Amino acid sequence: MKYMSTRGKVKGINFQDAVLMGLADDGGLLIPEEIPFMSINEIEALKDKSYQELALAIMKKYISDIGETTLEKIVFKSYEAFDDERVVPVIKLGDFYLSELFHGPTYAFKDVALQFLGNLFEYILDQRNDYLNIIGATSGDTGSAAIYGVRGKKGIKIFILHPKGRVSRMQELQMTTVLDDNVFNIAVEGTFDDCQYIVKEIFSDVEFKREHHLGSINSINWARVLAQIVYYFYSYFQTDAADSMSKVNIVVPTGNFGNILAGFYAKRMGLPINKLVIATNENNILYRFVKEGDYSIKNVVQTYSPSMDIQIASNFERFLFYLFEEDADKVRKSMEQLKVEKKIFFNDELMEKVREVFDATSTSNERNLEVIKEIYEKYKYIVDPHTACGIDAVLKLKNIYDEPFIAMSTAHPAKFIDSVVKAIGVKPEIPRGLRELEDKEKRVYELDANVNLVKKFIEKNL
Ligand SMILES: N[C@@H](CCOP(=O)(O)O)C(=O)O
Repeated sequence: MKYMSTRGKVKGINFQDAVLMGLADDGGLLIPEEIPFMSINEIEALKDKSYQELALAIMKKYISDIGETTLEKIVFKSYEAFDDERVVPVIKLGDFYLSELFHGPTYAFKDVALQFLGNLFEYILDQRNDYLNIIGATSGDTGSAAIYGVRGKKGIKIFILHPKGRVSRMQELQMTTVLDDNVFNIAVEGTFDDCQYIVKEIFSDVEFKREHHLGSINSINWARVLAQIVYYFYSYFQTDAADSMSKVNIVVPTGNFGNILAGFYAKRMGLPINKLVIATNENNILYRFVKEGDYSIKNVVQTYSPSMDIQIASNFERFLFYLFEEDADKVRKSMEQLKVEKKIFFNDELMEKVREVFDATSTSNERNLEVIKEIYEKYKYIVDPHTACGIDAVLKLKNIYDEPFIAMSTAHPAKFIDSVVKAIGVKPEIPRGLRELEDKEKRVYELDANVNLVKKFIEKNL
């Protein structure tokens, strides 16, 4: 499998180079040159595989420059630190399924891909006798998952930018209490969008990127999306729908569009998905897009689900590429339009195509807490505020569609204790990895939201 850029100037590169390149050198995002399609019989044959076996079966369709035995080792190693042997267990709450994606070391769905990416980087760098300086932006969960994915790995340094005061206390502590010499946490005066903008600007300086061997852990990096495709299949196989290989709807709490994009690839690969439902909070650009064709950037507001406090969803560009029938010029022009006019225009014909695949909901802050409460009172089960946005979508849509729903549960509620306590007056059980973080020594650097300042900081610490 070869990879190319959504903006058309980078083509024909292999998987390992795509992983190291992160953001494509023309400013676009790397995607596979084709999406492997599987017949329903082929998909059904994967049904009884373990998570790791399934990951191998799917990933090898996209990776032709790593031998199967090596890939198998990387995959198996990546899921050793999960606290459930199924990696992604699926439970049933009443009439819908909940896919628990938070059983990794930092208790969010990001671990599923970042444990894999950390091991992948280690393998590639070792083969090439090379080193890597990772730059990433986080609205809360990616940061710690990336740090845990690469801490202690030879030849890797990691610089993580988070918006100061806009992540939960637990998310902040998960990052800032990691004191390894190769870890640099930067609290930026601004929003996540500012952090992501800085990271993308730094990667767009191709000279700087090459000179300093910069790499990406955000879902800009194709390997992130690839590893996430697996749990759409695995979650589906754990539902009754898999008995007859019939369709399901899948709800995904979404900020940066990376998680749901993996679902889009799973659907294109043939997985029987009816609708992918984008569950947003009050930062609802993706909801406005699906419902009204309005893709215009507004100011970010702070919500109880901070990981989704995002307006500029970086993976939207990958979706645009397919929406525009693989026309890289149209993608480039639209991204240019977004930069200048802060919006992209979509005609009715395009929106019809969008709505064939996606539906969307938006959950207010107030409703978010209500959902946490409703679920707790009904099932004695505590969900985090991001998952609650997803469950709100299930509750709003389940009478409209015939197919059963799977909601992706993206984080452990203990990462958002304050909001959970506000909703139900009860503290969720704190898992071992999150206990006593407050008492630990912390290290964080503070910088203004300025590309050059961040570049200087990185150069000083290489
Ligand atoms: N919600 C994310 C934002 C970054 O998204 P990514 O999928 O591109 O890493 C976070 O928690 O940091």
